[in-house]
Amino acid sequence: MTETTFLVVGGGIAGVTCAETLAICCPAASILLVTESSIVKTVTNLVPIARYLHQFDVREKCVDDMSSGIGTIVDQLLEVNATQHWVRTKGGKKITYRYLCLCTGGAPRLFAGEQVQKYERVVGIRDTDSVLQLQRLLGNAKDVLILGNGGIASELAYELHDVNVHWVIKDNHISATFVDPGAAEFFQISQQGKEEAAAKPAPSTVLKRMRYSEMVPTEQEQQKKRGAALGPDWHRSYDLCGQAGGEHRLPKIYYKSYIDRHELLENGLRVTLRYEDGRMEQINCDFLVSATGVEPRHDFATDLPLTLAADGGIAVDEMMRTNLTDVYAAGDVCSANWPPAEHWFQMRLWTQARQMGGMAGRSMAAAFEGETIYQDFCFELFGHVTQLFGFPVVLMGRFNGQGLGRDYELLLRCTPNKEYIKFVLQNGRLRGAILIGDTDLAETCENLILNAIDLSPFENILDPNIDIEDYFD
Ligand SMILES: Cc1cc2nc3c(=O)[nH]c(=O)nc-3n(C[C@H](O)[C@H](O)[C@H](O)COP(=O)(O)OP(=O)(O)OC[C@H]3O[C@@H](n4cnc5c(N)ncnc54)[C@H](O)[C@@H]3O)c2cc1C
Ligand SMILES: NC(=O)C1=CN([C@@H]2O[C@H](COP(=O)(O)OP(=O)(O)OC[C@H]3O[C@@H](n4cnc5c(N)ncnc54)[C@H](OP(=O)(O)O)[C@@H]3O)[C@@H](O)[C@H]2O)C=CC1
Repeated sequence: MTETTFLVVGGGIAGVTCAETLAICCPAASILLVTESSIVKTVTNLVPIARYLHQFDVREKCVDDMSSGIGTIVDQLLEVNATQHWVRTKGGKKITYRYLCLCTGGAPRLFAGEQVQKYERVVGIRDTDSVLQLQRLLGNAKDVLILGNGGIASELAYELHDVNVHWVIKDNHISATFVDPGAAEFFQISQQGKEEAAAKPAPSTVLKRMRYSEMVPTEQEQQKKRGAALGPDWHRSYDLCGQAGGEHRLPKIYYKSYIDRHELLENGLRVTLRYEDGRMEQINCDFLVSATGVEPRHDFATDLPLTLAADGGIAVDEMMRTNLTDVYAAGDVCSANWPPAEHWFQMRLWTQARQMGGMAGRSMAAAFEGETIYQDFCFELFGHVTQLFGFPVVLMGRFNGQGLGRDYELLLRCTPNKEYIKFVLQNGRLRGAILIGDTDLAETCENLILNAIDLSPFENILDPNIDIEDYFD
């Protein structure tokens, strides 16, 4: 029987951050990290780009390289007995704990669930194994179908080489979970033959102020700007080449379409799409990537039922506590079940896995020491730093007008192939921002959002000749 004060389960960003936070807060206490894989993820190159917004890289390392104050066991959690404070693992270990944090992450939520789970030709991307499966399938592929319009689809659609990519999306613009139609168009223009752009005269900057209803481009506008995609560098370590040979192809995008039915062929899949207007279309492909979101993963038994949120995540309060005494949760496995701050909402990202893991660690340490703490300020404002289509992207607050209904207006500044800046204003206050390119506006936007400064007097705040920071520094 192993005993520990703090037990953390899961070697992803949330679990590792939680364990490392505990090692800082309670260096004399016993801390044990149990994870099913001998590879754990850790944060490196943490760089603040605003007071509460950080850019960082995620690195994989061997679990044995965890810092000395943290014990590690490579094993799978099978059972939690919250009443008696012990867990049991697949390897037959029984571990008693004082405080437990569940950081068991998520799994790909496949488009047809269990039905396609066993299909070798339907891939969900989560970890290294799934990418290696993708690589294997790519080896003989000429046609790949990507389903979904979020982070993974946006990355894959562009990164896949020498293969015909069929990108099936429900929306009328690409990357809808991250950007608005304007930014989608900015990305597509930037990707349509880089050499074309070089031959053109220097692009002029466009300044626009629009009411909500004006911001969605017409179908025709959208259709004529076919093209594509993108991505950041989680693929750097994988060669994602198909067998279609030849140059990098732009994906064929099927806007406002759904998979109506699918059938396994001898060496591929036949997919029948249904468009919003009722039209149907068939696509034969070698395999399908279901980039259709994350399912929180908690495939272990508990003696008492864990309260789950509507999305299947373990419900946690602002201190990352679950409904079970001394049991916490953080990262993709959990769902924020506290009244969210005005400018924050949950999105399953490294960014939030790190913030939640740190919050859980501080909260468990405070409980152990009998201290009272408050929620970290990072939960006051949604912030996310990433790369899309080869551009640095910062998303802040309600960057797509999330939850603002229709009474907001947009300020846009766009210089093709250079920058796309969108301010979401409600009653003259900045409520969200999309910053694409090297805009250096993250800290200014953070201040404007958090301080709710009335911007109505500043009609031309996005005029490139005006240094916004001078206004407000
Ligand atoms: C392809 C891809 C690209 C992404 N790109 C980005 C990006 O660019 N930026 C960004 O912010 N986010 C990105 N994300 C999202 C990000 O990866 C997740 O939000 C984040 O990693 C979640 O961290 P986590 O620690 O909660 O979960 P995970 O990273 O899933 O870690 C969970 C850990 O728990 C372990 N585990 C699970 N069950 C058990 C068990 N029963 N017993 C023991 N161990 C167990 C798992 O093995 C794993 O080690 C991406 C996700 C994917 C799939
Ligand atoms: N650069 C980054 O920051 C990246 C972040 N990630 C994160 O990793 C996680 C996994 O990424 P991903 O899988 O792309 O998840 P996302 O949540 O980003 O995107 C899922 C997409 O699939 C769509 N979808 C869901 N179900 C279906 C369906 N049955 N048929 C068609 N479309 C469907 C969703 O549409 P709808 O929203 O309308 O339901 C959404 O467009 C996410 O949390 C994501 O944020 C991943 C890659 C890069």
